[in-house]
Amino acid sequence: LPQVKILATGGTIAGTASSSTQMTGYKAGNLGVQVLINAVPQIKQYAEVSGEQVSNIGSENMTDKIWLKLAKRCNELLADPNVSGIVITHGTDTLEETAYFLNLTVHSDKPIVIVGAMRPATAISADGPINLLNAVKLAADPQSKGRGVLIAMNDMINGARDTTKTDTTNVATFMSPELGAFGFIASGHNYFVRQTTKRHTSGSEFDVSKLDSLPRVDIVYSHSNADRVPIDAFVKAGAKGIIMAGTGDGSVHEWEEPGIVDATKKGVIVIRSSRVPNGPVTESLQRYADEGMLQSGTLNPQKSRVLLQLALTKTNDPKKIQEYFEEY
Ligand SMILES: NC(=O)C[C@H](N)C(=O)O
Repeated sequence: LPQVKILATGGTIAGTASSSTQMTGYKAGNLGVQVLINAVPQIKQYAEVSGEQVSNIGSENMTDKIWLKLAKRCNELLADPNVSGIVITHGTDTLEETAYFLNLTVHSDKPIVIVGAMRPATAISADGPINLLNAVKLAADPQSKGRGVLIAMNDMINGARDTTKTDTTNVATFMSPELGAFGFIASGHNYFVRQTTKRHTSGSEFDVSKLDSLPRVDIVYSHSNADRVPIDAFVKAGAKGIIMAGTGDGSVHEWEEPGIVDATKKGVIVIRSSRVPNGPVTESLQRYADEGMLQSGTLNPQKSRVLLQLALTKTNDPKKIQEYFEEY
């Protein structure tokens, strides 16, 4: 049987509530990895699994430190010829960010599958056990190789880059609304229908093996009446990059612009992304480029933050950083 390592980080999949009908307000990240594995004895038919506890937190509390620990551990484990693949159990709130971070920092073609749950382990019809079984089967499947980090939940197979959490509570939450899922799981089989054209995993140039921190990058959400106050505050706090979760096609409020101009003059990289879930952020107004802003293309604000953090570990050159946003 293929050897699959399960790295547990917490989340609702390891969450417990006081009754089987309690679906919100429970404690995420409460059960250990061995309890999760023991709850799904069927796993043993498909893979030889062993677990490691990396953290046990609600993923709203995810940190750069845990990301770095996870990436380093994945690289170590996948370098072992006996290991076929990795499953990471994770809370759903920031799952897409961790998935994209690992997509850019784990250098292996072997399958890496991230999985979570929307209902705590104690719930009636908990989705964790079936999601975990599917994730292990996907990580043990040679078809999953070379596709980058996969997100397996609710019988869907999604790619790390283009997938986002779309529903606060429904089990059908992870979607790639515009660019489409990679495949689906039905009747015990994995069906792949597409793959990304963007660089990832063994094709990625980002190396965190010698890092123990990442550059500070913050996100500013635009809205009616928005002004420069948060931009100035982030620059003062030491931000090396700012992602504008702009309106529409990455538009920013004219009252924010003087703050952006001052930030880019100080060498802070400012990227226009969008609070709108679909559609690319284009070059748009010439004025935005003149003010030093770059654009995120099809990456949402939280993933733009991940890429900019990694980009800034290599360069401060805006032209090179814009290229990264096209390639990754
Ligand atoms: N469904 C979940 O996992 C939500 C939880 N707050 C978490 O991200 O850890």
